[in-house]
Amino acid sequence: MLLAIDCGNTNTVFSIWDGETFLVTLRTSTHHARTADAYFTWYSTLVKHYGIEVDITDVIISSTVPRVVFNLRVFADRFFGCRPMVVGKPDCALPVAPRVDAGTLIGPDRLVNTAGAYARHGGDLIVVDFGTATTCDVVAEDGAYVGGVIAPGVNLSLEALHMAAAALPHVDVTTPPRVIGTNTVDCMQSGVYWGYIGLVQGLCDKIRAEYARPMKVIGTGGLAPLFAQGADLFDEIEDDLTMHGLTVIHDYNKKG
Ligand SMILES: Nc1ncnc2c1ncn2[C@@H]1O[C@H](COP(=O)(O)OP(=O)(O)OP(=O)(O)O)[C@@H](O)[C@H]1O
Ligand SMILES: CC(C)(CO)[C@@H](O)C(=O)NCCC(=O)O
Ligand SMILES: [K+]
Repeated sequence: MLLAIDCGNTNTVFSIWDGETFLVTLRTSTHHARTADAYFTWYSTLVKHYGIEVDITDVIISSTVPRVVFNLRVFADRFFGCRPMVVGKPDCALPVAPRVDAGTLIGPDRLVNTAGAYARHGGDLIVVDFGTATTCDVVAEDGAYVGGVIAPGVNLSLEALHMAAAALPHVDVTTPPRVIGTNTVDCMQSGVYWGYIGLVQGLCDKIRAEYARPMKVIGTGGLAPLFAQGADLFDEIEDDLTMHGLTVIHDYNKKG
């Protein structure tokens, strides 16, 4: 069975794939110093809690944080006796090669989203991922990643306001009651909520105009449903897109 690991700058997600469905999904915060033994203690406790008994034979890792890969490799080797596939490394091929400027190191999460979205929807897509950063990935007709957009993430923007302005509190992202806030918290939430809806809508319109072909927009990341409530941003929302992409890339490499 496959253990797929998606390590973002904020959160690390483990999911067990039995070939047809994800049996369980486990989430922890990302720490570069977490050891292989610490991963296993956390993993085995939760797997036991959920009553899951599986034999992990394969591990695939996508990590936007290069420093965590070492300990995750040790984890895979020590506890499952396997050499993990690491997206972005030369021994892990992509179904379709990206077309970007020479020397660009594209975030593995974006390559994985591209592979997952293409497998489900075919090409001519914009994938919008609300993670630590808010990214758009453009998937060409043939499934290649051909570029995109990196904007600050929603929570990062709220945190930046709080950090930089003495009078602004820490607030969570949510749908504000009105656009015109009548207190500080509502004003901040409005700025971020409606601001990001405008940002995503504006970017998608401009991408479509530049790309000059009809495109479908796929939303992913934990905050996609929240933003979808406020506007018609996405054709589809898929909370498991990155995980799905990991299974696609794993399959592709297994089949040679
Ligand atoms: N209604 C909500 N309000 C606030 N936060 C939310 C809400 N729904 C989901 N989230 C948060 O959104 C985040 C989405 O997780 P996701 O994996 O998409 O990105 P991330 O973990 O923040 O970023 P990265 O993948 O870059 O580490 C989670 O941290 C989750 O706590
Ligand atoms: C943009 C993020 C932080 C989004 O997770 C990640 O994909 C990343 O670190 N990318 C590297 C640069 C790039 O994708 O072009
Ligand atoms: K993510």
